[in-house]
Amino acid sequence: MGTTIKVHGTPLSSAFQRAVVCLHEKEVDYELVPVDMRAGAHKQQPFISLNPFGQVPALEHGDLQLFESRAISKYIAEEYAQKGTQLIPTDSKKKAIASVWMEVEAHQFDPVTSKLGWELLFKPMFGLTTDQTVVDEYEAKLVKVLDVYENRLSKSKYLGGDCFTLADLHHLPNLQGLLGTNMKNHIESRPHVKAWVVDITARPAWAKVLAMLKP
Ligand SMILES: N[C@@H](CCC(=O)N[C@@H](CS)C(=O)NCC(=O)O)C(=O)O
Repeated sequence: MGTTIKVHGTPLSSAFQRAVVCLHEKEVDYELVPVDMRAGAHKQQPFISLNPFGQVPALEHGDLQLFESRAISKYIAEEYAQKGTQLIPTDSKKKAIASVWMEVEAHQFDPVTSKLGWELLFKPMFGLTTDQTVVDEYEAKLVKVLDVYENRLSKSKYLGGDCFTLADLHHLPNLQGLLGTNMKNHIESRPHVKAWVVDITARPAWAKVLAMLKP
């Protein structure tokens, strides 16, 4: 029996979901340590000892403390390489291609979809007004990103290659968010993007994360 992994955060957080879906894919047990973000617990001790930037999630595994959801998922995928779904290719060239698409997610997809999620999902949830100018600007950026994805996915079943990898997994939270907005039209009008989204959002590991959001 190894030391239990602790994940600090809240299931409403997309970055928390990214870390936790990885644990489910690897079939690794963990303990959820709730962080009351409404009360500002993420900006105070003890949480800021785990992440000085005051953002969830953070992970503890024995002496190891991590933050940044993508660094957490990479650690889990490597630490538990022999368990559950293989999420990082072993061949160095295949691994490099998967890395490219992990970077694309972090630097092209996430900034655009996080902004749209804030305007279209979170602002209404918090009683704030959506800024349509921002939505229009970021919708145009989303269209450009999804055109690149449509081209990539017409040649490759998954972004990183023939198999599901972290490159796909990292997209799950923000893709799910887009599906809850009118931006879903941009997914549904692109057949390869649509098939990829249907496939990866149907994974049992993702269903377990969505179940955490049910009251
Ligand atoms: N790049 C970070 C982003 C983490 C992040 O933005 N977390 C949000 C919740 S999804 C948060 O804690 N927001 C509170 C804040 O920034 O003050 C990661 O992937 O872990």
